[in-house]
Amino acid sequence: MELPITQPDDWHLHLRDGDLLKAVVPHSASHFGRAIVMPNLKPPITTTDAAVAYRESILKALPADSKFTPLITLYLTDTTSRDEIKLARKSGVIFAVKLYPAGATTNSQDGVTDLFGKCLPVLEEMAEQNMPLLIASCKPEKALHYFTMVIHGEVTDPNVDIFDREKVFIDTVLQPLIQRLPRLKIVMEHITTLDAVKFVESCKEGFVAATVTPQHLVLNRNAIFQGGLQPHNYCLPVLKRETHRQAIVSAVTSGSKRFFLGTDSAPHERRKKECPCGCAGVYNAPVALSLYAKVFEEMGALDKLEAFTSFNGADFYGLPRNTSKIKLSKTSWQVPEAFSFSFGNIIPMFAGKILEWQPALI
Ligand SMILES: NC(=O)N[C@@H](CC(=O)O)C(=O)O
Ligand SMILES: [Zn+2]
Ligand SMILES: [Zn+2]
Repeated sequence: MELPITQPDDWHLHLRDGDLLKAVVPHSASHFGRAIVMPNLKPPITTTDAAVAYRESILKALPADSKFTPLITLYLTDTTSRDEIKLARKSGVIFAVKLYPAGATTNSQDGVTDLFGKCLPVLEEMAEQNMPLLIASCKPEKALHYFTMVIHGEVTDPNVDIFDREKVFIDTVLQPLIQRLPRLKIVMEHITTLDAVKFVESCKEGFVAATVTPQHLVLNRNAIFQGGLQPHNYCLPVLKRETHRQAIVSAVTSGSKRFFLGTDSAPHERRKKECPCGCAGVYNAPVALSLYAKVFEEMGALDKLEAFTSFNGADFYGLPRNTSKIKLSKTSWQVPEAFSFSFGNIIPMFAGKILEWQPALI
């Protein structure tokens, strides 16, 4: 069986920098047209100048004939200024601002400590940037791309149970935020719970949406402990219980436009995953499309796959849909046990396992 689909985009991706960037970018570029690239580098991408330079280094690291387009994001801090947001918008290469609550995940230590106390003027600036009226030279329906706030939605209070951090974030940060700034376009990244599904569905369509990763669709929290500790299944937000997995599967296969593909592919060297204090992040770029196809097939919803992988995200961000196509063939293939590079190994999600769907460019 072969399923041709419009070329997908990855609306949440970690490409890192240096040798790691060169190692992983071909895996995403081989199937995806564009990707929203996360700014949680060391140091993080907090200025427009750094973002422009980062985009250049991604373009340099691409395979020679690649048409892959990185869409860069700016890392929000307590001290990001309104002027920086204006500069970012003007640059034409920055598509979103990323909120990491300080301490929530990998390289988030420079993130926001007090969103309402420290960042409101900047958020207001972003909401204003999305008003078609401000873009005087073009008609509202032709407004430039929207400026979106993309959010790692977990509270960091150590007293909140790690499995409840997403829900508490929705109640204490997101709900008040959308009440205060209803025009701000928000993507709740890598959602993991029924609570997040309900929240996104309750918001005004076109203003709040969510990305969903392959691991949160195919694994529940048992996968972290099955037969011993499984560091390659550890990511943040942490995998949740089965009922939550089922809720996000239903959401993405329902045909709703509010949910779209964001792999959160997050490579870490093997030695940083298999050690006494391992990093959070699943390297899923090589298997993501196979796994999304599996989920939609199992739900009898292959007819809705293309909107999830290739339409909903572009529509939400106000970008044109891709015109090129790829095909997904139902052919078994084995995921490599590891990818080896001069600096070390990266272990992909489902290493060594047999998968059913294989993507290829047409
Ligand atoms: N998802 C993860 O577990 N890790 C991501 C950060 C993130 O997206 O939260 C990373 O950068 O490694
Ligand atoms: Zn995150
Ligand atoms: Zn991420």
